Amino acid sequence: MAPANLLVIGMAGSGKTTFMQRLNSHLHAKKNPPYVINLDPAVLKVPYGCNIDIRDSVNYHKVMDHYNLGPNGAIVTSLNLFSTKIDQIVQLLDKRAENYNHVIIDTPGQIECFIWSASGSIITQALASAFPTIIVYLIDTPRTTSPSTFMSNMLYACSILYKTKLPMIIVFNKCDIKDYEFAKEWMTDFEAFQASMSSDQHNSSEGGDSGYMNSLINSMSLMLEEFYSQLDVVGVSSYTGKGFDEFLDIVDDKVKEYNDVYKAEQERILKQREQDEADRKVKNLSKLVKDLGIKDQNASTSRKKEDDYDGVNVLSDFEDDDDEEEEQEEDTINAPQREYTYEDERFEQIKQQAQQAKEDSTLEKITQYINKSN
Ligand SMILES: Nc1nc2c(ncn2[C@@H]2O[C@H](COP(=O)(O)OP(=O)(O)OP(=O)(O)O)[C@@H](O)[C@H]2O)c(=O)[nH]1
Repeated sequence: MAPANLLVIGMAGSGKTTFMQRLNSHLHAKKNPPYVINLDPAVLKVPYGCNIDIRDSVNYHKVMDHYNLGPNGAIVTSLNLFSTKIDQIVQLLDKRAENYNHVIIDTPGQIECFIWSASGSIITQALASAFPTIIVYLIDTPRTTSPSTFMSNMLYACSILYKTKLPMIIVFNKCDIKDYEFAKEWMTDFEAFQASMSSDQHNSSEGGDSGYMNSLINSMSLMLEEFYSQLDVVGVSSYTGKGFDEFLDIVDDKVKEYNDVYKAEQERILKQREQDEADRKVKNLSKLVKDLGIKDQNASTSRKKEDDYDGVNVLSDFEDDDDEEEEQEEDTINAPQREYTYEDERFEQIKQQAQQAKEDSTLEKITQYINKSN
């Protein structure tokens, strides 16, 4: 069975590294060691053993110096450089697939550098097209007790879900300091969330959120109801190890969900892309044949059959006709000037006859007009 890829994503300081360390030791204790990847090029120390570390391939400080970049630009550039080798990583994971049930991947603390960058998408898609891939979105529970911070975090998670289109688990970390029951309630009971909002406003009436902010958060919480229904939520403590068994059970469910829903969708997208590519090639080929002036026997017979039919089948029939007209117009513009094949004398004669015919018809018209007006 292909191993589950767990992409650990979270705001800076949410505890990704500590979570990775705990998950690693938890799986080791269960005699089910994971394959570990670090994708954070800026991290100074990784407190767990890595099978693949981006820092072995890219030197973050040299990238900063060499390209004259700031910290975030250097993270994005390092990821760009690393993503050029992603096919090799996938091959490597494929080779090791039989030995592991989980591949756990740490990402840079600056979420936007990973999620909204081209390299982040390339890495995520490459993994997701080969293995069941799950987004683990980590939240710093003690810092999410205010309704507005909670809402901002949820909106971020929502945007990541719709960007990656992969199964997601919301993990409330640091539950040894603050239990995550309040968050669970807010996600299932809209009225409880509203009550917390108004009490929060009441308690901080001097420096609290503005009325506009409150009404915005209220409408957003209604909008997010649909999003909450698709989520699996778990509370853990990376310090004590609480909640990790439950987390692993949810991972198993999500792998099933990936195989049933996401894989089918991925395959459909892939098929559609292949079909579009094949159509494009056929179109280009027929254009080339036309440009070279080669008569396509089949095409002309089928065109004749089509011409016999007066009706219009599909919208593309109109488009084709328009294209042909345009092409014909182009042809007259670009066509070389014809050389006269008549002898000069015969040509002069025809010209005179044409002129005479023109004059005659004008004379006749004037005579008719005068007769009428009389
Ligand atoms: N009490 C408690 N503290 C935690 C827990 N997990 C992490 N921390 C603390 O939270 C702080 C940040 O943890 P890190 O693991 O470095 O967070 P990070 O998300 O990797 O940070 P960046 O890589 O800088 O984004 C550290 O001081 C940790 O000791 C937890 O479960 N409980």
